[in-house]
Amino acid sequence: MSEKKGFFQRLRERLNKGDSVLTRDLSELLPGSGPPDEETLEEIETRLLMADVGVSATQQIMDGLHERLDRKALSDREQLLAGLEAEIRAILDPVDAPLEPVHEGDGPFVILVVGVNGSGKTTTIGKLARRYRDEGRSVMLAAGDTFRAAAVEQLQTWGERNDVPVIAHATGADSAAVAHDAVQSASSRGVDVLLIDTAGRLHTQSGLMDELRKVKRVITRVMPDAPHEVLLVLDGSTGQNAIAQAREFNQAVTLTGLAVTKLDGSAKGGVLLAVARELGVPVRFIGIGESAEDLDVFRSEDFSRALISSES
Ligand SMILES: Nc1nc2c(ncn2[C@@H]2O[C@H](COP(=O)(O)OP(=O)(O)OP(=O)(O)O)[C@@H](O)[C@H]2O)c(=O)[nH]1
Repeated sequence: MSEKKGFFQRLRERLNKGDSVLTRDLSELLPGSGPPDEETLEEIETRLLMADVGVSATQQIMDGLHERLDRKALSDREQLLAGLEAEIRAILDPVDAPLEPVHEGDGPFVILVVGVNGSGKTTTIGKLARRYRDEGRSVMLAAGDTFRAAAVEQLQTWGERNDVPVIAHATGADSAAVAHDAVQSASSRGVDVLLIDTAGRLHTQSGLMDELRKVKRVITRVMPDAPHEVLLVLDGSTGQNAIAQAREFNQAVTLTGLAVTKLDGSAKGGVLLAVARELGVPVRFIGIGESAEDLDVFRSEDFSRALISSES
């Protein structure tokens, strides 16, 4: 419970740098009492767009606010903020679906981790491995990013330090072969959770997207109900480009979950609303920094509150 509170506090401080673009100075704009005027609503709309919420989610929120105004449910600043939060939650609640790494059958729960270069895949895998290990599960990693020697080393070093086995082949090896060996090895060793890293690729590189399809196919061949999770790691600071990335990856390998990282940087937290509205894929985790405790389960209620909170 105390850890949850700690994360929420940091989320609020780091999201939009503790100075929410949505609520900053809004109180000055609002009349002391009475409902918001058109100018105020337009300002909120502009701020939603500036916070990367995207056109269609912004439209949905504004329609909701106008509807509240019509039925006289926006009579003061508190009601306006509460209304805004409720409209945000209406978009985020449907993608609040935590990942439980267990499945019906035998063998490991297999998580295939995909994403563009530098989105934070390898770091996220390390953080997840630690989380699952701390929960008492046995974990194995597969260094499927065979393009970058440094990526393999990064995972191996991490595995050694944390006493987690890592399956790796030489640089340049077939990443589908790594995935194949890893699933077999994790099954025979009775591992609970297998996390498979993949090479970063641009969603526009069709050859590499084909390779990713192959990795997934090979996993399924070894273990018919796997992968149990296809997790896309998205860099939250890439704004609307994140949507385009997610669409392409979804088309290639059917995503089952998202981890949105770097929400502490220049990212505008609103990107989660755009992603939720456009894709409807569950947001499993959010990252707000480089250390292990900076990755946590996505909770719609906390996130919505942090997003419009003007306190730090
Ligand atoms: N500020 C911040 N940095 C992060 C977060 N998550 C990851 N990073 C940093 O982002 C950088 C890239 O992370 P990696 O995990 O190496 O990214 P990757 O997707 O594996 O990259 P490739 O191996 O090139 O595909 C590293 O410096 C991480 O420390 C986060 O939530 N916040």
